[in-house]
Amino acid sequence: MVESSPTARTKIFVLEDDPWYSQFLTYHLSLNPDHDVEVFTSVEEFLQRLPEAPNIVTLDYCLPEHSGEAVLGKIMEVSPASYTIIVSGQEDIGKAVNLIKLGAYDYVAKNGDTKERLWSIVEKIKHNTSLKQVIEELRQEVKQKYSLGNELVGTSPAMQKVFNLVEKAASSNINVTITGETGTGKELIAKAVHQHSDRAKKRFVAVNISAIPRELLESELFGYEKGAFTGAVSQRIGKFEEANGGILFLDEIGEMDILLQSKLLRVLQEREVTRIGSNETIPVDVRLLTATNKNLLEEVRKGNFREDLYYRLLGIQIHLPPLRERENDALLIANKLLKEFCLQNQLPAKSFSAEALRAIRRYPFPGNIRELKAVVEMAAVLSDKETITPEDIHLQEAQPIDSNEEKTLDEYIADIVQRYLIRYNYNVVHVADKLKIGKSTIYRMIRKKEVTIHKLEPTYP
Ligand SMILES: Nc1ncnc2c1ncn2[C@@H]1O[C@H](COP(=O)(O)OP(=O)(O)OP(=O)(O)O)[C@@H](O)[C@H]1O
Repeated sequence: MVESSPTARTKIFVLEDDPWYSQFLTYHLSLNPDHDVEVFTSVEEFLQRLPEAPNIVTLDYCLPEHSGEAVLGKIMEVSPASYTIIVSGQEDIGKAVNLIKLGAYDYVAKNGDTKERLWSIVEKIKHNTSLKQVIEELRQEVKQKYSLGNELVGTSPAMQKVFNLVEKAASSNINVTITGETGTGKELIAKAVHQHSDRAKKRFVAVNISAIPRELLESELFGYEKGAFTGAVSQRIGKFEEANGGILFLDEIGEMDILLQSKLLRVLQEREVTRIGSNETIPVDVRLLTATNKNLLEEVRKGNFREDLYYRLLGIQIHLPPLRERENDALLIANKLLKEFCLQNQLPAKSFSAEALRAIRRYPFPGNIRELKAVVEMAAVLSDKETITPEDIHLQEAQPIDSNEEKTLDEYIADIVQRYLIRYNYNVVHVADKLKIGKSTIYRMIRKKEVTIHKLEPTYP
């Protein structure tokens, strides 16, 4: 827990040309031994020292040859975090109030109450400042310790190590290799490195090597000129050029064809690409992040992955532990995913019962967070109460609901009914019983072709 230091010192600059009044203010403000008070009788001297950023300035409104507005403007420009208290004569209160509108914090009039009023304003400022400081420190602490960006959650020591590495990776410019089982969040980590790096304002381009047919991958990465091959009806830039200045994330790099690996290595060495069908080289400044769930060194030994490319890509290695090694992170992530899913699908806010959480904690999640996500989404749709109980938690059964595909609630329900129909051999009565819904609901869905059955004759009640 962060605590603000009760003995933090407060630097106060007093700008006052009247010698008696400056002594008077200094004396009272110095009664607190934690105050460092300095008096300035000349504006020039005060402005010279202003970059030291005093916490508080008391500003005499009537200074010879300088308007209060001008000095206040300088304070706000040079030391915007300083609090300015206007000290004005009784007759100038209207002007002092105007200065408050311009950005001064408060004012005190030179009268019998000056001491008390000044004291209470200073105490109020100190209180506000320490609160702000505590909030800021807490914010930083939570940001650093428990999440990276909005998406990555984890308090387990294993994930703390990962977050530390992400920070190191973000503050350097070298390549990063991310390893871990499927669904552990490798792409999310790559995005976090991007978001926290000095390339955050430039593009993050992700390519999943295994999702692109071998023969298309080269043109996808390096681009092509019009007429370069049959079907190249117009020029197209590749992912390297698209990511220029930013980050290119190559997911499942272990799946890359050995021939293309040589071309990739050349691009990394030369820092330039040549589009297919062109002789012109185009310089590219791309930071490369790669991910794999294979043991790349093993692939090198087997001759499936080029050793020189392996070392070229390696850089900082971030290994994502499987969910089962992250202590209570599964519960934190489940809660977060549930909240998000209900919000996105206009479902009433739901929460897990203690028993449901226990069931989640016990299960090893071989599909990691992707599987957890599917379990949570299914539970959210299945439960008709606000509290999700173990009966709603279907482990080992949930199939990921494709997050890119936008579905209505009815479509999600149809998905689930369809899965149950398949699992229970199209026995409608049994499925209705299992899902605790009426048989007629399922028959209606069949009639409306929201779900299909193959074993029943098409004559429905
Ligand atoms: N720490 C986390 N907190 C919350 N959600 C997470 C976390 N890590 C991953 N996820 C979510 O889990 C899902 C899978 O993550 P991601 O696609 O990054 O995994 P991956 O390791 O790249 O998978 P694959 O090996 O299949 O490519 C995504 O929906 C992602 O948003």
